[in-house]
Amino acid sequence: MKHKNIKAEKAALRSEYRALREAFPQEKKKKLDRMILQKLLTLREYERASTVFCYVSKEFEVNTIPILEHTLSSGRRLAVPHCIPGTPYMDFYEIHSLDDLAPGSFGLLEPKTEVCQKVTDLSSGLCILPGFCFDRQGYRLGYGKGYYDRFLSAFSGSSAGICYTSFVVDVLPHGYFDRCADIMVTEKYIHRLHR
Ligand SMILES: Nc1nc2c(c(=O)[nH]1)N(C=O)[C@@H](CNc1ccc(C(=O)N[C@@H](CCC(=O)O)C(=O)O)cc1)CN2
Ligand SMILES: Nc1ncnc2c1ncn2[C@@H]1O[C@H](COP(=O)(O)OP(=O)(O)OP(=O)(O)O)[C@@H](O)[C@H]1O
Repeated sequence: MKHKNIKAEKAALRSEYRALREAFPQEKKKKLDRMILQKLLTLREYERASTVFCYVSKEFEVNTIPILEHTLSSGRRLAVPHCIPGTPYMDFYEIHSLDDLAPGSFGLLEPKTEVCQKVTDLSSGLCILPGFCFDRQGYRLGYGKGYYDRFLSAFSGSSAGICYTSFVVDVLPHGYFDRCADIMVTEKYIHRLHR
């Protein structure tokens, strides 16, 4: 097979799916976000997680705010990402309320590191993964900085990709460092990727 340039291929897919995401109708998005939330809450990995590692969504991503609120109100530990400036690494910090968030890197809401505790136990829990799109094996296409690939290589809990069904493709190009989701949750289904 001809050698493929994964980076270039991913960059092209990223701009294609970014545009699709930005054009996604608001009303439809709200409906699908609610359906994804309902499915996610039924996962035994969510049910049993003592810590939920979840990103704080931006406008065009699957809305995670209700997930954050549910985790907080259910008494589980909630950890949200903080990008370490100037590096491709992120840490997770425990927050007790959405008021513990403030604008940080890349226009994201991030934990206030002065008042929040860093989460160092990465041995269990459920990590919710963002992505422009995913493939059927659970590989994801993110912003291309490798934050999640690096984090997941140190994380021993379960991971769940959340995504609209129309953003799940057959096969994404993937390289050595790419980590796939253990579970895929869309508005239509929950898929466990057996490995
Ligand atoms: N909501 C959310 N939080 C997340 C992620 C994510 O995908 N979504 N991440 C997943 O890795 C990490 C952050 N990774 C990111 C990597 C690059 C860009 C980025 O290039 N964003 C802009 C530029 C914004 C700016 O600098 O003002 C862009 O879209 O062009 C954003 C986040 C951790 N937190
Ligand atoms: N553990 C690692 N050690 C060294 N380099 C890594 C590691 N994980 C990922 N990378 C590098 O980081 C970059 C990640 O690019 P990739 O296109 O896979 O990102 P992505 O998964 O789409 O985005 P993101 O994880 O930022 O949401 C690649 O150049 C990859 O080689």
